[in-house]
Amino acid sequence: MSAPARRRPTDALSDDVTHLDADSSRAVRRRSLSLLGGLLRPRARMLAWAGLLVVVSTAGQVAGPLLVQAAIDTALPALRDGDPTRLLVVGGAYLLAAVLGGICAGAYVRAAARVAQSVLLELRRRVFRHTQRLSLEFHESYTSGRVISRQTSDLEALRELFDGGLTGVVSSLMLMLFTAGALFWVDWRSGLVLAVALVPAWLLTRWFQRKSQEYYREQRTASARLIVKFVETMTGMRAVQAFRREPTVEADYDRLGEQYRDANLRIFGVNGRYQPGLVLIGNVTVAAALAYGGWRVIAGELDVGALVAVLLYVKRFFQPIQQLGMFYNALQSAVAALEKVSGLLAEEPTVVEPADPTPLPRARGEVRLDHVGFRYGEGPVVLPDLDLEIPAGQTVALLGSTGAGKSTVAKLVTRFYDATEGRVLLDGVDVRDLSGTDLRRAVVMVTQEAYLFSGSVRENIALGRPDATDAEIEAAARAVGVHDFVLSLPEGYDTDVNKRGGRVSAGQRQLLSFARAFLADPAVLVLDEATSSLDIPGERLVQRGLQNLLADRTALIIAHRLSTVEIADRVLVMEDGRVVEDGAPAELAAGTGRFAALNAAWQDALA
Ligand SMILES: Nc1ncnc2c1ncn2[C@@H]1O[C@H](COP(=O)(O)OP(=O)(O)OP(=O)(O)O)[C@@H](O)[C@H]1O
Repeated sequence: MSAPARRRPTDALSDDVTHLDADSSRAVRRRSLSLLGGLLRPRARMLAWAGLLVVVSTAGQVAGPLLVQAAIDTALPALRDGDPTRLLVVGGAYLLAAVLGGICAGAYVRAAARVAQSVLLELRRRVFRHTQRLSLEFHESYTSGRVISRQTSDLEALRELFDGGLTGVVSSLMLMLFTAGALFWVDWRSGLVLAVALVPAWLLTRWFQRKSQEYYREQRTASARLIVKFVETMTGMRAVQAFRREPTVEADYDRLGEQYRDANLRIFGVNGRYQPGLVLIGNVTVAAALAYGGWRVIAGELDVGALVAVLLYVKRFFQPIQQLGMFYNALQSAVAALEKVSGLLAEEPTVVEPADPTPLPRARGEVRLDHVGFRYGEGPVVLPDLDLEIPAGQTVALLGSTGAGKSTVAKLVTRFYDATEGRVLLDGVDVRDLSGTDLRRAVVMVTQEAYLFSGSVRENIALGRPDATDAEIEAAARAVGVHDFVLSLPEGYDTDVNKRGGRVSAGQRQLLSFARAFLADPAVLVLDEATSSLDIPGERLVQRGLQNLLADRTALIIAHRLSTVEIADRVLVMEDGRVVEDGAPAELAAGTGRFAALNAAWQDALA
């Protein structure tokens, strides 16, 4: 099977870019629209119902001035002639239009909200699921703060649009359309006055659109940066406090906060010019329509009722534009958010499952790196050409200076990344041809941080094999020597690891993650040993746990302790992505290479 074309993650994102060229801008818009279309399509019926309701409610509202015209020009003269029926009919119709318009407007708001909320729920789910599905390559380059801001502030902007804005935009547009139609119907000459006024209103709106689009992109980027900084500082609080980074971090945060404020101020700046500009155009148009219409009334070309209707329509026409201007902000913010969310959803996992996997129900655990070359994305070559064979059941300690490529080898064997060149084989099968289930069953990675999820100790161990019985969980804990510790916790296996009393030390955390791996019972274990030093009894405990965990499975350990190297069958020393020493620990220790030097230093430290 050929490897899929490698692609930098975040290609699909125009994340920190506020000025896009025309083509990218169009592509981003197309991507957002297709996402929106995909979300709305299954809700087409509900949407059509909302559309019908908004049409009826707008018709009800627009009928008002026409009925006023009828009242002034025909019903009142008829009443003067002693016939009240016309006025009663017109009055009744006015009341009916108002009541119907009101009821439909209410129903429209509810229907639109139902559609909007279900779209938002779906989007929220998609963002979460998709982010989980993406490969480690993505998560290592797309900071968690950015993912968080997609899930929080961007979806919030969409919620704001849907909750208020969008319903308003649709009904406002509809109202303008109907009002203009009615105006032309009552008196087309006044309609032309309105048409002329639309030219400056259009130009002003275009200007506003362009400016605010740019400023809203800036605002969203600034807000994402602020969140990233916050999350980064909070998650790295230990490092911040340990290295007295508070003043620098504070200064950075202040600067980002100020950038966010400035971005918001710029938005208010364009708003502050757009809104009064529209009010001015609206008022001048009403004055022009009054002057022109009044003159024609005097000339006997226009009825008074018609003039009243014309003025009411012209005035009403500009009201929704102002409203539109306001909604336009929410729209801009939401469009920018949708662009980012759709960018995230367009990201594809770089490590893909094979369409037709080779089954491997029970792996023996033979690992082979067949002339593996690797680089992160377009970065420098990390592993030039690694050829390595690890027979089933062998315990290999991986040593080497920092940046030598040890973790990279671990990430390739566990298939968190795919090799750029060559193949990684498990029992002779390319790991790219294995299903995710078979691969994860066969190869388990225990990481340095030994992450514990909120929940009980039992649940945390059971992550290794969710269908395990309580007895099996306890047996795993016993095997790695953490059972007695768990029993000493306030609620034993039911203790919540994040609650008071459930706090565990680094060594205990390691042991719990060993129990988790033991329960999973993989053929190959990849272990990044914790660098944090433990006290001697703690280290001995972890070492004993590790020995039981290793049993007769294949193990690749990024070793940081002499005691670990001592239990290994084989030591590999790496330098610049190459294996420079390879042999049994005793054999290498007797030589003159790097391991011999390191071993001597370790022995001295213990003496
Ligand atoms: N996600 C990544 N993206 C880009 N480059 C990376 C990434 N992870 C590691 N590298 C680079 O790859 C090289 C090898 O890194 P690796 O983490 O494998 O080293 P290591 O031997 O495990 O080091 P350490 O003992 O410090 O963990 C380094 O030069 C590092 O800068």
